[in-house]
Amino acid sequence: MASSEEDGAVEEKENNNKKKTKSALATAWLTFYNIAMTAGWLVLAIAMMRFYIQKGTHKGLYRSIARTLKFFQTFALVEVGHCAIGIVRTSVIVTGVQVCSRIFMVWFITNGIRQIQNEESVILFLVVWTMTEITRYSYYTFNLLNHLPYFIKWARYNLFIILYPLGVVGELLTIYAALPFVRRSGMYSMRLPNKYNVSFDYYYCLIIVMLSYIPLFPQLYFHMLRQRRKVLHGEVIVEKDD
Ligand SMILES: CCCCCCCCCCCCC/C=C/C(=O)SCCNC(=O)CCNC(=O)[C@H](O)C(C)(C)COP(=O)(O)OP(=O)(O)OC[C@H]1O[C@@H](n2cnc3c(N)ncnc32)[C@H](O)[C@@H]1OP(=O)(O)O
Repeated sequence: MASSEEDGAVEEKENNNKKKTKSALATAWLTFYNIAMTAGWLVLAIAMMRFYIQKGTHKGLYRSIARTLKFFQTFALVEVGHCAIGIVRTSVIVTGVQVCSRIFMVWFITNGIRQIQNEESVILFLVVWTMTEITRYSYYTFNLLNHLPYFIKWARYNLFIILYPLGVVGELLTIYAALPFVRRSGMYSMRLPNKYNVSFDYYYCLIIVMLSYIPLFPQLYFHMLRQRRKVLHGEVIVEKDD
């Protein structure tokens, strides 16, 4: 009897040690990841300001930062992995929708359709994303280091109230501006007849994407409002599992 209790205690100790090593590794990775992402978005912010100060126009700004933007926004796919393996306590679905919609905006709208790259709406969502991400990743970094200044916490859970809807307006206006070019060029579309006997119209796909903001955006926004109540006002919130 005594020996089985001892065995149990040893096993529990080993499990605890494994968990500690795993969480130390996860913390180290997340700290590195968040510092790298904060730096990436800071570089983007500086590049945008420099471009505007030097040229005095937003025309050509997107092309000048396109590479860096594509790199850092695409790299954010790792965050879906963080949720899937459980090293951050966030829903895979919420993070997946957020990251995929951004990647879609970058690769399949702004990067794919040159004619819209100089639209003001592109600058609007770029500025909003940049402000959001500098705040968000620096929040995670300082939080992991247990030295979180209150103004960063405040900014993380207040700025989104304005920035989120503004970002959505910028994105929707950009997709709307893309519609005539997509219709005229037939890009990314497949017309019948073809050897696969499949038809796909990117123009209607974009209209569906725009409509999908109606059910999806409120869910992301209310998720953030719940997070805000939890973090700033200490409310206990019971989250549903994915
Ligand atoms: C294929 C085509 C698809 C098209 C679909 C179209 C439809 C799209 C509709 C939606 C449109 C959205 C458009 C988006 C626009 C913009 O982004 S505008 C800019 C403004 N945006 C924002 O303010 C939102 C920014 N995004 C987020 O905050 C996140 O992405 C989120 C997933 C929405 C919410 O984040 P979440 O992680 O759930 O909340 P937090 O409070 O920040 O964190 C919860 C806990 O997780 C920990 N954590 C998370 N990530 C990390 C990390 N990287 N490192 C360390 N820790 C992390 C965090 O600390 C919290 O932990 P606890 O404190 O222990 O709770």
